[in-house]
Amino acid sequence: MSAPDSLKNVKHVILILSGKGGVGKSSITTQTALSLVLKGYKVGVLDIDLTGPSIPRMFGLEDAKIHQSTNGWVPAQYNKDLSIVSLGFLLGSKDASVVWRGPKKTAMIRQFLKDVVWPDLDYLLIDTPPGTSDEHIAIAEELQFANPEGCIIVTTPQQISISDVKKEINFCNKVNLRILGLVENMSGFICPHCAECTNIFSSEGGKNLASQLSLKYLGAIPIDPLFVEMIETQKGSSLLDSYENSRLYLESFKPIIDGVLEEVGK
Ligand SMILES: Nc1ncnc2c1ncn2[C@@H]1O[C@H](COP(=O)(O)OP(=O)(O)OP(=O)(O)O)[C@@H](O)[C@H]1O
Ligand code: SF4
Repeated sequence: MSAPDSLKNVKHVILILSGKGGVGKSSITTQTALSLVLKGYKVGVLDIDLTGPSIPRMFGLEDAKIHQSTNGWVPAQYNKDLSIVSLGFLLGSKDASVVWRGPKKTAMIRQFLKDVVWPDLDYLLIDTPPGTSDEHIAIAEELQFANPEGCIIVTTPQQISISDVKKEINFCNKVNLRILGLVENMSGFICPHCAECTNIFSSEGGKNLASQLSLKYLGAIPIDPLFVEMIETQKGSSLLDSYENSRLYLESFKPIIDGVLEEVGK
């Protein structure tokens, strides 16, 4: 089976997965997208977290709409290098939520995969719902046709338990999805007053876990209140400029994106 026509202009597809909700999957998707754009790549983001689509808010695109052309849905543009599709764009209000059963969600995801007219992209990042339900397996099976490059698993120090990450590994094995590596989010806290990073929970947990499970450890991201402020106050090119000069990017995410690109190149 070949990739849907809508993905024929996409070079690499990467999924972002997490065992639980709220661990920062959408933030990591956002930072991956911004970092790849800063490196000169053309990037698309597909938000299939149907129960809580937070990607529009992260990119300041709450009022954006995707529209139907004769060929399919046309993504919203964050800028000329970054195209975005989220169910959030189809919901009437930003507070609206989707309460659908599995088959309807899967049908919607299939439609997203088949009917979006992506421009030429180096990377398509897919922000998935948390967990590893049957619905996930259906999503990943559908994505097999897109020949995904692999996935990034996001966890937090609180969530660092072998069982959670093992569930993700089992899922990836089941659907034959390569794991590019593990990111530990919310690892330590950067004080907004003195910029000192304090490890609230034990440090090196993610690194030890990755080595125990023979996964590549991509790196850790601290809780940085400046990131939340940046997302809330800066849009478009000003967000890219601020992010490029932020400590979060320079010290934490830049090595992570380099690790991801190294894996993709293998
Ligand atoms: N490293 C970080 N520093 C500061 N805030 C963060 C960080 N990571 C995530 N957050 C914040 O935590 C909240 C939850 O993050 P996010 O929406 O990315 O999680 P998620 O795993 O995608 O959640 P969901 O399962 O609901 O989709 C957001 O408000 C986000 O801005
Ligand atoms: S890290 Fe330093 S500036 Fe920040 S709250 Fe603690 S003592 Fe105060």
